[in-house]
Amino acid sequence: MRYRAAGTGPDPSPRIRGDLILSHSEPLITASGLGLEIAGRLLLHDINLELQQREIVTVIGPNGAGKTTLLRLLLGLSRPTSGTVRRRPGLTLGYMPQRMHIDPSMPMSVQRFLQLGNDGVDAAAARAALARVGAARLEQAGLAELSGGEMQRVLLARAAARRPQLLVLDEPTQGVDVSGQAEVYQLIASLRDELGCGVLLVSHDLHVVMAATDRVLCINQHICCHGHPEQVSRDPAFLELFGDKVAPYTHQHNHAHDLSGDVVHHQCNHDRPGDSSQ
Ligand SMILES: Nc1ncnc2c1ncn2[C@@H]1O[C@H](COP(=O)(O)OP(=O)(O)OP(=O)(O)O)[C@@H](O)[C@H]1O
Repeated sequence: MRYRAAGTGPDPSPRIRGDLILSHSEPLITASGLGLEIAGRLLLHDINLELQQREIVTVIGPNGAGKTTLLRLLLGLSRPTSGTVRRRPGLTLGYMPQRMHIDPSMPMSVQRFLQLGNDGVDAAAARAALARVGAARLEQAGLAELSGGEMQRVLLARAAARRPQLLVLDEPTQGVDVSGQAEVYQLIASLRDELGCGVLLVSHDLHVVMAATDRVLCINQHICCHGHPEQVSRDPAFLELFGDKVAPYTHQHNHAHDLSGDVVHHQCNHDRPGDSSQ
């Protein structure tokens, strides 16, 4: 398996695939001033984001920060109450939700699961997807028999089976032990390399995910900070301070959040992702 190091991700030059020249000029997804208010509660506001082809962007933030809500808005599964989301025309998506309820009493093979409701995925594509995530041996296994780590690989294979242009992964290492987590992120990076797709993922594990990430967004209802993880991953002070916590790292917060996550001193001077200053 080839592992792509952080910082070598998005390639700004046009890429030739067969006889097709794919322009990199248009981002896969662009969110502008995105917000969602439900029953008078602002779940998200002022989210600006661009995600380019071959880029891995990780969204981190505390529980209830709005990470899943943001993914759902970007995917078009819910509608924003402010701002816009633009997806590149014809964009193909692979989505790995945070939770997937699987009835253990329903016998289903992994191979069948990969094809079910997954347009255009036949047995050969399912087999190839499993091989891509190092889970070829699970093809005929029953879903109910899988361990937590195996299940995450199968869910990843399912999301990647259609060879999407954008992979959206909501906590892809949930239920995986720490040593297995790094492996899953390496897998994601190698999927990006192989498929040439963009990846947007949610994680709580900044210290584990940072080696496989081009850019990190820390959100708590809004974007608290963002930046390139490799700049700080070598900094011992950062590792000491934030090693196993979800924490901002590219600037100091000059605001605070109350218990519901609302900003109580709103003087945040962070840049917006997509700014040329990044
Ligand atoms: N449809 C909805 N109606 C009302 N509130 C909602 C709705 N969807 C989400 N919320 C609330 O929005 C907040 C953010 O939820 P979300 O699931 O996006 O957080 P998260 O950052 O993904 O959290 P976690 O890390 O725990 O998965 C939560 O307080 C949740 O209860």
